[in-house]
Amino acid sequence: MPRRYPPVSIFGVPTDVGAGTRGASMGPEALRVAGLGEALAARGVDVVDAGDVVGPKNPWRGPQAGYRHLDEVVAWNRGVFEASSGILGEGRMPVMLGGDHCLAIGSIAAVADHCRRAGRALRVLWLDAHTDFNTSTITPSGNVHGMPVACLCGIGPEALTGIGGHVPAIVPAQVRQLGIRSVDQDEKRLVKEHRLDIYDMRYIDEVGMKRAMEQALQDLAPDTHLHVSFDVDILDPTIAPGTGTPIPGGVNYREAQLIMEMIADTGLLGSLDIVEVNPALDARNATAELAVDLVESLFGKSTLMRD
Ligand SMILES: NC(=[NH2+])NCCC[C@H](N)C(=O)O
Ligand SMILES: [Mn+2]
Ligand SMILES: [Mn+2]
Repeated sequence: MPRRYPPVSIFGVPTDVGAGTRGASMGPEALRVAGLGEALAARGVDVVDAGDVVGPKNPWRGPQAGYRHLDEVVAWNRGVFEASSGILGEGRMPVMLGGDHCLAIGSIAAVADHCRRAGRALRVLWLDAHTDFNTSTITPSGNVHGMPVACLCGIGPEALTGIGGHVPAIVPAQVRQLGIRSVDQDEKRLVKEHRLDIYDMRYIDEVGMKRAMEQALQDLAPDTHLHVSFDVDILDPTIAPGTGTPIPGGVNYREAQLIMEMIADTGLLGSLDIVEVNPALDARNATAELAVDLVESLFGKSTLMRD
């Protein structure tokens, strides 16, 4: 049976202040041009485009005290928190079009706040080549898009860890990370120390995507809110070249479809980030188009005869 989805509000966050390469600021428009809204509507989803969050321009400075553009990152995340909270308050599903991955601090803080008030469990599925668990003292780059998971878990500057009012916004036990293949030296130590549940590419190679996903989706309650944070650099760069920190050896097309199909099967998708699409590096919008294709599967489009 085709599944009914809650109404969706997509919103854009056109900035790259958290990244070390310019261009993710054009991601929202690329995803719109690739037909994200139309694709969801065609699946029978009630979808509106809430427009873009507004924030400061990218000053394009080097890192200061371990962070690049911290003030701007905070300003954009406040806007994201407000936008996501507003959409959740209307009973709709926020779908954030990034922008770089630092913006997941605001979106996930909003979802965590919403779940706390509603007394609902939250599970965060972090689809990424990177663990994004750096801090100002261990970061090799100062780029805040390498730090959002740590910030959400209460490790980071107060202006970011406190964005949703509750510190920490989430705990590592609520997070599952999938597709990981690039973790910085000191970051490895930190993710181990905090016991992050990581399904890296080696594990996926060994046990297969089906088993890895079954484990990542284990122990969901019937009313768990599932947040998917989809960094397109989880995908292999040969199929998704339009991203600022590409890492070889990513998930292939069918594995990516299976991830989305298995999430769809849970019926628990509650919110979504689509981040790190960089049109300046893309090949005729192929990465945005692939992201739209995958989001269709996330909303129940099946390549098999299962409808
Ligand atoms: N969301 C991302 N693409 N993150 C990339 C982070 C890369 C690297 N670990 C850093 O901290 O600079
Ligand atoms: Mn990321
Ligand atoms: Mn990444």
